[in-house]
Amino acid sequence: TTVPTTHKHKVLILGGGVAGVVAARTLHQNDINDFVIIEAQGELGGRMKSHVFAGKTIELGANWIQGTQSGDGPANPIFELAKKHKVQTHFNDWFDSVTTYDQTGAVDFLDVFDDSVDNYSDLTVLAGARVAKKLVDTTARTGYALGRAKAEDAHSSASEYYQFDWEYAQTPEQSSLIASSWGNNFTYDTDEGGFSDDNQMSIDQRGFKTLIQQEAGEFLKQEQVMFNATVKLISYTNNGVNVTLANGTSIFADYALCTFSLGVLQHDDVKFEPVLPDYKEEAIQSMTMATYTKIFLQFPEKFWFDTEMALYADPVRGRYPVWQSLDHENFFPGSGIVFVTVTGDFSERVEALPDLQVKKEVIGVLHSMFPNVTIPEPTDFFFQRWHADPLFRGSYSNWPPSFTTPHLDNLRANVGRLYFAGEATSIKYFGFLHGAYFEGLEVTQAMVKCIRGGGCAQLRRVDEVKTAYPYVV
Ligand SMILES: Cc1cc2nc3c(=O)[nH]c(=O)nc-3n(C[C@H](O)[C@H](O)[C@H](O)COP(=O)(O)OP(=O)(O)OC[C@H]3O[C@@H](n4cnc5c(N)ncnc54)[C@H](O)[C@@H]3O)c2cc1C
Repeated sequence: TTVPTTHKHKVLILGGGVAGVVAARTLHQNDINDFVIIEAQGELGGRMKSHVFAGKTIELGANWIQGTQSGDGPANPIFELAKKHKVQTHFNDWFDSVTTYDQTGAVDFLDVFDDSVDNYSDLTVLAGARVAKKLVDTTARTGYALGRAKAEDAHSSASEYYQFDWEYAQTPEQSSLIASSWGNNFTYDTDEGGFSDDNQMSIDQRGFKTLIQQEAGEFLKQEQVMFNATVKLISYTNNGVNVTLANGTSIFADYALCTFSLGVLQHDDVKFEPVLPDYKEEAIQSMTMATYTKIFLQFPEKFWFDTEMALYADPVRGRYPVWQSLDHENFFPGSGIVFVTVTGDFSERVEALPDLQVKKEVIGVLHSMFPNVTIPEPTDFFFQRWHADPLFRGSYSNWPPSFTTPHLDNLRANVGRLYFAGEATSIKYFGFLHGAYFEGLEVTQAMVKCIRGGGCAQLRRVDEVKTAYPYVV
């Protein structure tokens, strides 16, 4: 059966997050203007998602520019966009502005915390040495153990969590030693080509997303974007790509770039016709979509720590561990807002609970942290369920130990005229805004070459990912 075609374009950009907007700009800069961004939400930004909470614009998704620039070294392109569009940010001190707590209240275990910083740094060195010798990947847990770094009590487990899970949104057991280390180094370590170890938190009341919306505003015409348009089916042939929307509209183009999250690709929210080739499907199902959940509370007044951060060591690792005060002179003084972050399996657990129960558990933790304070009823409470959201199905990708470099190539490879880009296809910067940026740029440049007739280069891929050296027998 043929679907009636109502629109025809040169390129469809599926998704209007960072990757989609940068892809559109790249086409525009190459004088290809017959494109349309198809976006399910009512605005651009994707996982740059702000929300008005207790009168303040807070960030449910991306919040920091991670790695900015050292001197005139390489700059994080997100940092450059933030400067260009005057996004208001403030340095967030993750390491020297921390108060520590456990079930008995405030307990100073900053010495253990400092050890965990060293342990993490040792982990990345150990990973680097393995890469240099072409040794097989392991879990980050194995890496910690080989470095004789053990987290055997609540204080050291919480400290390790802060260094590791709070970044990767999964445990060291679930994460690749090598990929997590290079992920860290390429962003933060200037010796490894990283930007800087700085991190800037957006406090802009237009929302952090203003950065990409303002950039789009410089070139994007109204007819080049469709909002509230949910893609249900992507049919691809050697001649082009046909996209069917939830409302039945069908749109055809010579090429398409799919920037939907890894979680969306893993789910059946969007169907492909024909089904994606085996090599592609294996790559999609082999990377992990992790979840990072910020649970916001507002109280009539601040009764908590004066530092920017707090770490709570529960007997259960990962149970409401990382606290951030927005009621701080650097952020939103007087706001009465504090939030706690959970990740990975604990995020999925929390998402499956009703709000009221999560609120009760969180207040219970505050009772443990502040035994001498009468905790008032919060005046506001909110968290975003990223894992359950059919437009995201998680927060950002994390590289498991069974995922290999050829898998990444296969995740990124075009299937004929259908291309893929997003944070998850970035080998160096998966999980980050700048990963989405570079992929939107580089994959689109490859597509432009193809459109210009410079030869339709197939992005690197393999038919089958074979057992990696040194497993070969
Ligand atoms: C909680 C959280 C915290 C984070 N913190 C940081 C941080 O501090 N710093 C950092 O660098 N990165 C952070 N990230 C990661 C960062 O947000 C992402 O890497 C980046 O935004 C991904 O951009 P993208 O364009 O690849 O994908 P997306 O932003 O997901 O864009 C894809 C777009 O496709 C749309 N879409 C999906 N399905 C459909 C469909 N069927 N039809 C039509 N449209 C559809 C979506 O609505 C979305 O707009 C965080 C992410 C989350 C969720």
